[in-house]
This record gives sequence, structure tokens and C-alpha cells, in this order.
Amino acid sequence: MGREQEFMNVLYARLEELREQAEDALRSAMAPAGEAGGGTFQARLERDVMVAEQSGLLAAFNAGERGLCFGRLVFRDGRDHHIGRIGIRRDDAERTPLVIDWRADVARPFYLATGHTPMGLRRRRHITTEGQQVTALHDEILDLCDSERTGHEGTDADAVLLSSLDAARTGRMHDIVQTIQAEQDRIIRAPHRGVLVVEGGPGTGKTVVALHRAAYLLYAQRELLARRAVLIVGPNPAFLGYIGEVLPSLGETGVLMATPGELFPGVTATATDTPEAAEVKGRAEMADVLARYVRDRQTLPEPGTVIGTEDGDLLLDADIVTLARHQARETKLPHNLARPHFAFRVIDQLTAQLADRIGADPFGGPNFLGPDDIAQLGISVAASSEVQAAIDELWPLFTPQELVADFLADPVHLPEADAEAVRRTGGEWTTADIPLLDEAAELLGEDDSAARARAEAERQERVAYAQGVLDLSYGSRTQEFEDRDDEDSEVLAAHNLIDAERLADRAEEADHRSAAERAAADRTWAFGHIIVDEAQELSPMAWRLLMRRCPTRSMTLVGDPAQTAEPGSCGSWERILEPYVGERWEHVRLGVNYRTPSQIMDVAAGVLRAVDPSFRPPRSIRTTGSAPWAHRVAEEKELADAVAAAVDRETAQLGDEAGQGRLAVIAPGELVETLAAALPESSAGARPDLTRPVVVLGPRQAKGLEFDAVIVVEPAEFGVSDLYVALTRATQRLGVVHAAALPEGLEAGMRAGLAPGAGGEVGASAEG
Ligand SMILES: Nc1ncnc2c1ncn2[C@@H]1O[C@H](COP(=O)(O)OP(=O)(O)OP(=O)(O)O)[C@@H](O)[C@H]1O
Repeated sequence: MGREQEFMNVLYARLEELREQAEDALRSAMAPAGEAGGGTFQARLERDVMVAEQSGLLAAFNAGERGLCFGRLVFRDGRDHHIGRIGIRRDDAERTPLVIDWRADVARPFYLATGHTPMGLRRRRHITTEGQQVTALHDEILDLCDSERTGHEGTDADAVLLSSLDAARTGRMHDIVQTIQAEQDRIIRAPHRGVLVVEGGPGTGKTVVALHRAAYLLYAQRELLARRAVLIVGPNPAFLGYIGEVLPSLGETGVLMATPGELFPGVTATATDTPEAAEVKGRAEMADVLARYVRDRQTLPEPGTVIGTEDGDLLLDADIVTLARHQARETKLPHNLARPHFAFRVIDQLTAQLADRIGADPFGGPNFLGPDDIAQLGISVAASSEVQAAIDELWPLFTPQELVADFLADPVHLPEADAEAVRRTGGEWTTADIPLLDEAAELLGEDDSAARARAEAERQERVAYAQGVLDLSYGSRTQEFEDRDDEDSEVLAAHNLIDAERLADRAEEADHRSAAERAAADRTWAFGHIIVDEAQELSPMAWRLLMRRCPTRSMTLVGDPAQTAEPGSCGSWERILEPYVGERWEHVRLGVNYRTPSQIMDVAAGVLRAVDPSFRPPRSIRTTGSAPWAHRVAEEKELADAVAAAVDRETAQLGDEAGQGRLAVIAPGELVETLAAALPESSAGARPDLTRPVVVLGPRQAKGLEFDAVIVVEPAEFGVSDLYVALTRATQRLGVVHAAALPEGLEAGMRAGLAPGAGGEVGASAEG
């Protein structure tokens, strides 16, 4: 222990040194222009390089501080490496690695080696720390011929994992770099570059594995991903808050997180659809329906429509417009971008009409007007406000919001019942509207060609400057960070953190945002990688939107069909993916439940088995001493008091067991407010504060979350999959408070779970 503590002291001293250097460098880079070499373009670029480099380093130093080093690998060939959250080198001429980043290849045996396949290891050590103090060591001997003993062997190999799983929850998910399991490691580092589907039951680590995969990809493909950013889509804001600290704690910040209701820049879904409306809006056919609706808005004039111009009246008949419309549609451009073609054809034909009239030879000879005269006539026709108004009427410009709002107010091309389900005038946007807005934006297009051309020319200029600055930075680098075998692949060197193009983008006066920030504002942004959690919930229309955001199809999809409850969700992975990648996707499964103890899992599984006797839940890695309990009250109005009493009892238990902890009351939506009022210390609402000791949630809000204790209220009101989700959120204790009879599968599970001597009465709490 003493030797590891000495090492830890050296390591933290080095970290402090690096942090100070980075802070100093950052301070001087941020100094006012006059002191830092003037305000020239070149000087500003150099400053940007420094700021990007040093703030990246600082973020990594700060993130790496907690649990900086957690493992050690001693190889048979004499190599001896410490493994940590980030890689750090000594300040010597060889830049010897002090600690290796967990994502480096050389760290892999830490997660994969077994007695059977030792991967060249003699021993593997887990180092537990509190702050900078080493508090425990666990050694595993992997080379059976190794007779050396340290006194730290022989402890349960899973001790570190189990202590992490037993720890009280904080309301925030933590990284698992110290205890990644072999089946998880294979997914995190999967070489597959396309769509990877990670499936598994509740608590199998799907979410945490996907986040670590993002961290790994940001390391392994840093150049691409730092520029294109990673998008993480999660079911609700509470969930995103819950997982939000995992990647920053691993030093990764180039990530945008969003719910499906936030995927159209400038709009946030705040209203809720009925299940019927959400189902209709989510259907793949809506893409065709909207496309037809856009064509409907390309209209024909009333017969005999006359337009008055300075040069006389013009007849705008259906033939003229039909031809112009046909020619505009033939361009295959989106509606708004095809409009100039339509306008041009209409003006051309009206001009011809005018020219025929003005320049006609009464004796039947050729037209008197020359090409210049006709061109002049064309200009005056185009400038006519009446002509413009007619074109606006026949081929109007729309924003996506206008188009979708018009469609919802009068839904066409839908069967009557479906149209009724979605009909809405005005009002706020819903989550199911977001893919419709995106589809509309695709159908309409955005005429930004001139702005794009200008921006691109300016950008090329900046890239040339930036390349010069980077060459300068590369030549003068003093590198601290290194953990990959390849000397040239500095993980966080300036020239990797920020390449010429990114630097050029950053140098743009008006736009100093990160890639993730720019991505958030840009509907057409192509992300380097997308992670979708609770992917089984998304509708076919939502998938169309997401696939547009990721043309490379580099995606990790996380889901569990048994937890699917959204109306209109896609169903099978094949159905989701076939239109976009055919059969070119990989499917991996996780089979061990790290969250829910077996007593609780048995009860939850009973609920699904009641509808599907062949259902097999994931195997729980833990059991706890507490049997789930149920308490029945005579009438619904007694629920709030009973829940308040149960919360007091359970929080006291958590206090006894873990010193702290988090409890969730999961109740049907209509009861949430009443229960929250009966629990004054609790947090509830659209964005509940999960770090509070007690939260009150609806079943959909509980998705993906976990708590030490969970009290499920009135489960008869839940759908089967919602109930399964609710019952599988607890890491320690589960209770049910109800007035109505328990659903069939739950009642049977509770009976089986009751400890002998507890009376066998489901109606009586096992706790008394
Ligand atoms: N290797 C591990 N080491 C430590 N903790 C782990 C490990 N794997 C998973 N866990 C923990 O198990 C819990 C469940 O993980 P996670 O939320 O990712 O599961 P999930 O499969 O997404 O669950 P659900 O589908 O129910 O939302 C988390 O607290 C996670 O940190």
C-alpha cells in the first residue's frame, strides 16, 4: 500500500504541475490583445490555438482528478503500467508514461484478461482511492507459476465491482472505467464503424456502455469526432441530466445531448400528443403525406385570371402555370428552391404573351420587337407587383413551421379518423411534430446558396492561415500527455485537438462556438457519431430525422424491446434499420443485470411473464437482504398518506444501510402532483431534481433512471411495460402502495417474494 501511495503522491504532484502550466498558458493566451502580440488576424489565430489546447488539457486534468489512477498491470515480460482515467507522462527526456489512459490498447488486459487467457499478465491490481489516498488494493494472480505474494491477493475478484454497485446513488450516473466487465469492454471497443445495436434487459449497463463507447470513439477517432461532434439522444430531460456527467468526467466535452423533442433547432416540444395522434404522426407514410401536401400548395389559377401590368392586362391561364409547374418540379429541387424556376417560367410566358401583343404585325409579318426589347419587357413583367403576388399565390414560400401548422390545421391525405386524431389549430409543438418539421424542412429546402458560397470562400482563406499556425504549434510543442504506443499519436496535442479546418472555423470572428454548439444550431449538421438511448421508443419518422443527422451511419443504438411503451414506436430493429443500412448492422446483447437485485427482478419478471410465459429476464449479479413489499389501503384517497409514511420508513432504512441515498415514488401521471404535495421535501415536475433525496415521477419519466429505493404507487394503472420499467429502477429496496387490486403477475411475484413468516398476505406490508 505504501508503495502505491508514494506513486500516487508523485502522480498527483505531476497532475498539479501540469494543471498550473496549463492555467498559466491559458491566462497568457487570454491576456488582452496588446500584451499577447497584438490584435492581428495571425495573432488571434495563435491565441485560439493556445486557448483550445490549454483549455482541452485543463478539462482533462480536472476531469481526471477523481480516481486518477485505479489499476496496475504487471506483465510477465517485465512491463508494469498504471492505468488511469487519463494518460499522463513524466517530465523527463523520454516522456515516460506515468499512467496510461484506460482507452489505450495496452490497458485492455485490465478488462479482458482471465486466468484462462491472461493476455501476458502476471498480476492485475485494482487500486481504490479516496481523494489522493490509497484505501485498498485487490490483486489477482493471472500467471499460475507466479509464486510472489503481496498480501492483497485472495479477496473476492468482484469485490470492487460489488462495492460500486452497492454504493448509495447520488442522482447522477458515474463512469465505470474501474470496473468495466469483459462483455461490456468488447462493445465499448467494437471495431464496427456502422450501426451497432446494444440490447439487454434493465440494468444491464446499456446506457453506461454506450457512453463509454462514445468516450472510446472520441479517443480512437479524435480527429473526425472532435470536428463533427457526437450526439446523444435520450428520452427526457431528467435522463439527460442523470447521464450528463459521465463523459465530462472522462474528459470528453465534444458532445451534444438532446431529447427527441429538441432535435429541430429553434423549436422545443412542450406539448403532449394523445397516443393516437403520436402514432399517426410517427408513421413512415407521413413523409409521403407531407410531400403530397407540399405539391398541393403548388396550385393552378382560377380560370380566366387576369393580371394587370403597366403594359396592359395579361391572361394567366392554367396552361401557362401547368407548364411552369411541371418544369419547376422537374428540377427535383425542394419546394422553396424550385420556386425561382417556377417564377422564371411564368414570367417568360407572360412576357411572350405581352410581346406577341405589343409587337404583332397587323399584316401577319414577323414580330417587330427585337431580343433587347423582349428582355426589357421581361424585366418590367418580373417587377410587376401583381405578377409577384400571383406567383406568391401559386407557389408560396413557407417555413417548415408554417407548412406543418397549416397541415395540422387541415390534415389531408389521411383517413378521416387519423385526420381527426392529429387535427390542431395553433398550439405548442409536440415531440411527434419534430420529425414532421424536419421532413418539411427537407421538402422545402432553404435558399442559402449565396451565403454558403461566400462563407466557403472566406473559410478557405482562414484554413490557409490556420495551417500555418498549426505548423508553428507542432514544431514548438512541449508534450505532456501520452499514453498510446505510437509516439506520433499524441492524444491531446494541439495539432490533434484542433485541426486546421476546425481552427479556421474557430477563428471566424462571429463564431467561436464549439462543434457541439454549432451542431445544436444547425439542422443540416452531420454528426460524427450518434448514440440513441431507449431507441426502441422512436417512431419511423423520428428515425428518418436521425438518419439524416448521420450520413456515415456511425451509430450506437441502445434499447430493450420489453421496455417499449410509446405508441407508434418502430418495433423490431430490422424494421428500423432495413430502410437505411439493409442488413449491414451489428447486434450485441448484454445479459447481466448490475442494478436490480434478484429478489426485485423476480417480481418484475413476473409482470411480463403474465403476458408472455416465455419471457427471460437478465440475470441479476446481486441479491440484497430486503424482500419487496406491498401495502394496500382501503381507498384511493388514503394513498398519499400511506406513501408519505412509506417514504419515511424507507428513507430511514436507506440511512441505516448506506448513510444516504435516493428514493423515487413512481406513480400514474394523474397522482404525481398530489403525492408531491404530500412529500414536501420531494422534487417533481418536467425536470425533477434527481439529486434530491426523494423524487416523484410518472412511469415514462423513470425510464433509464435508478434509485436506491423505489415505491411504486397504484400499479394497476400502469401499462405492462411501464410497470416493468418502474419495478426495475431500484438498486436496494422496492415497495408497492396500492388501493386497487394488484395486476395479476405482480401479485403472484409479491407472494413468492414474501419472506416466510411475513404472513404471506400481499395486502400486509412485509415491513409491518
Ligand atoms: N461494469 C460496471 N461497473 C459498475 N457499475 C456498472 C457496470 N455496468 C453497469 N453498471 C451500473 O449498473 C447500472 C445500470 O446501468 P445502465 O443504466 O447503463 O443500464 P441500462 O441497461 O441502460 O438499464 P435500463 O434499460 O433499465 O435503463 C448503472 O448504475 C451502472 O453504472
